[in-house]
Amino acid sequence: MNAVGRHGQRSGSSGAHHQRQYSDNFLEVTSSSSNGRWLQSAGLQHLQQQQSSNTTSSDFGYYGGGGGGGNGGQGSRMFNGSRNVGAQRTLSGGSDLFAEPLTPPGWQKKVGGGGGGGGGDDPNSFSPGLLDLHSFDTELISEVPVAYGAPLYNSTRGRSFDDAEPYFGNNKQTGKARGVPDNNLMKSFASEKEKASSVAKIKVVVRKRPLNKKELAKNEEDIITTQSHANSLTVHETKLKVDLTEYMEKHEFVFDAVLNEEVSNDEVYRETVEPIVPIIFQRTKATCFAYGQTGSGKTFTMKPLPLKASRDILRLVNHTYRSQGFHLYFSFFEIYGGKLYDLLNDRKKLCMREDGKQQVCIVGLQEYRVSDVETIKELIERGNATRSTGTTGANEESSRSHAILQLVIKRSVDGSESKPPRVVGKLSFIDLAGSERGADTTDNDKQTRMEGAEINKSLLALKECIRALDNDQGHIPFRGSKLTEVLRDSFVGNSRTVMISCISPNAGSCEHTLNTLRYADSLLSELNEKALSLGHKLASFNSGQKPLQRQQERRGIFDFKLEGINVSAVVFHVTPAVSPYDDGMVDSFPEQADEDDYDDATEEFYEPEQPSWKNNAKVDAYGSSNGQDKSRRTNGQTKLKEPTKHESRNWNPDDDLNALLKEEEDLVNAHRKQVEDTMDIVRVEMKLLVEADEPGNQLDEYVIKLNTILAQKAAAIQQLQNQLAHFQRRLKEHDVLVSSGL
Ligand SMILES: Nc1ncnc2c1ncn2[C@@H]1O[C@H](COP(=O)(O)OP(=O)(O)OP(=O)(O)O)[C@@H](O)[C@H]1O
Repeated sequence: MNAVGRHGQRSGSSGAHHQRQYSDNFLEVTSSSSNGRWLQSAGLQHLQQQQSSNTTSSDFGYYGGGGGGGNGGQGSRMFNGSRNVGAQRTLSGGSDLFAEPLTPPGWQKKVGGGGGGGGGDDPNSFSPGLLDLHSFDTELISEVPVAYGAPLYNSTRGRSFDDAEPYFGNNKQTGKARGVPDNNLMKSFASEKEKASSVAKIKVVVRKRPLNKKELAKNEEDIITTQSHANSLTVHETKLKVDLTEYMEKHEFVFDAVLNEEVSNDEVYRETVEPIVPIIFQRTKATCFAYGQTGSGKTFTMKPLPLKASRDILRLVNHTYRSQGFHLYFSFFEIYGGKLYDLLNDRKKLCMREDGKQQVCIVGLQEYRVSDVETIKELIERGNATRSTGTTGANEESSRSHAILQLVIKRSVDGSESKPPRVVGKLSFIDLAGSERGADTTDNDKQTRMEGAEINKSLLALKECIRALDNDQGHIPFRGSKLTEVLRDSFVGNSRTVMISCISPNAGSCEHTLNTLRYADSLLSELNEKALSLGHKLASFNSGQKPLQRQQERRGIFDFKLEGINVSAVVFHVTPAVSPYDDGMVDSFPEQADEDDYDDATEEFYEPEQPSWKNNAKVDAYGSSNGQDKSRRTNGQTKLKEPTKHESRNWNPDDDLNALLKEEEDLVNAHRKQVEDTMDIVRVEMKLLVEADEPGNQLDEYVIKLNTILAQKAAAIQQLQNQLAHFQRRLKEHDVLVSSGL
């Protein structure tokens, strides 16, 4: 069941993590805004193929008008001004690793040549070439034990990587397939696997940047306080009352790590990517991406990470796994307006294909075999200079594209170079375009709005995919956007994802900052909720008890369907101070009568109607279309819907209905905002489609469908408003009860 308003609590941080979530279901609605899915949901699958081919050939007239040779017709048309800016971006500004300009000897010969032969075994060479489709086969590579923790990297953090060698000394197998390891090695291998599995599948880290000069000059306030030791932060939002007096609203969030403005890029690396590096030798595909509004520090944060990771990977390749046939490959491309461009090959337009095994292949992407850090630095610098940037209100060098830098570990299967090497693991770094809404940008021209819509779509799709990562159903909605399609193989199998939410500290960015934090928080909440639910079920199983609902605050949820669109809403809220079900014991509940009630672990926390009273009455369906006022009873006796005198007396007079109402109101407003955002995207997409319309392509039918969806969304907003009105009525009823002394 879809659930809105679910409140996942992170272990050990339940108090602080109070943000309510609202986005999940609407994201589903929104993510379905991708053309393909809409066509499907609109029953127009037959158009999907046609549309995608249209997209490739005609670009809907926006992204460069098709064809475009030379320097990439699309890119040059769009970035005439901004690409110069991009080229001038100094790498020293953002990164400790790019502080010095680099001109390694032989660069022109090696890189500038564009193509050419392979680098052979020369450790200082690298070999650009078309991406080898066979190399995407990762299945046959055996796992390799890795030294975790201290041994790997630098002496300041434990043993140096040299120290790690004896650890694997017995297992050196030069240039041939690995044999059966000895017992000790088997043990250490098992324990390494265990450690690998202890690297979180999804990790969410927040980084706050310092106030910049402009903000300081304007005397802007820093509204974010961090409690890094508790992995939490507080946003202090100034709000206005009806009488225009100011008041402060605090929003607290807990994440896997909170990095404040004093944290260096080195520390960011240690917290995010470093733990993942060893496990990409264990057939892991890992993704690290930064998310946040324009100017919040995504590029600043992401830029140094690949180089630091490459350095560590090369250490492993050259020391721990010396002579075992591992090689590092490097590629760098960007997605702009739903199209792929090679950042290391004059922005050559690329094509994405799936092979028979549904592996993603980017045809034409140049991949470089690299074996030294200097070369990687050069490649990163070159790719960054080619990136599409534009100017937004908040950032003069704003990234308007998603840049994807991939480090791929491949291994020659039998030590020979005759067969193409196979992919062992992959580490993808994504510097996302600014997450602010297209509609918010000050430069309100068509192109910027288009970019905004596209960016929004891919961010929503990305979230959907990450949400689905932990999903046992195995369905990953990667088709939601080009970004997620490209990252498809990073979302399946043995994957790891690190999300770095970048936030600006100034008061003027408050709304965007809250959006960024909520985006991250809603992901975590859902994952934690699943973990809690599973843990709870397991604990109950171990103790021989059935899983019971333990939430004091219980929510009823109703789902309604609007012609194929699932919408969920919280419709009922009961917070009995002394539960009629628990004999006064806050956390104890009666044995349940029906074992089948607990089949779905993910729902047990949120279904007040499920336990013992389930068979006696249905949940109260406020706001549902039939509007029936059904009572709920405990064991067929106690009527909950309207408290009796006795129950009212037991109710805590401090039952803060006002607070609940406020919370519900926020929730409804948040829903409304999301629906409105979705409508914005729908409108832009419709406009695109209409303008791209060509005779005979049946887009009219599609547009009619989209109009219908818009109307449905308007109806959904109306529903939410009705719901809010209902809560207000409930509050009044409650006030009457209280004032009459009941
Ligand atoms: N943690 C930080 N410490 C110091 N300066 C920072 C930090 N984070 C960002 N900055 C500075 O803030 C400015 C904006 O950062 P950056 O370009 O990384 O933002 P962005 O989120 O990538 O923006 P966009 O989405 O528009 O590309 C840059 O000048 C950068 O050097």
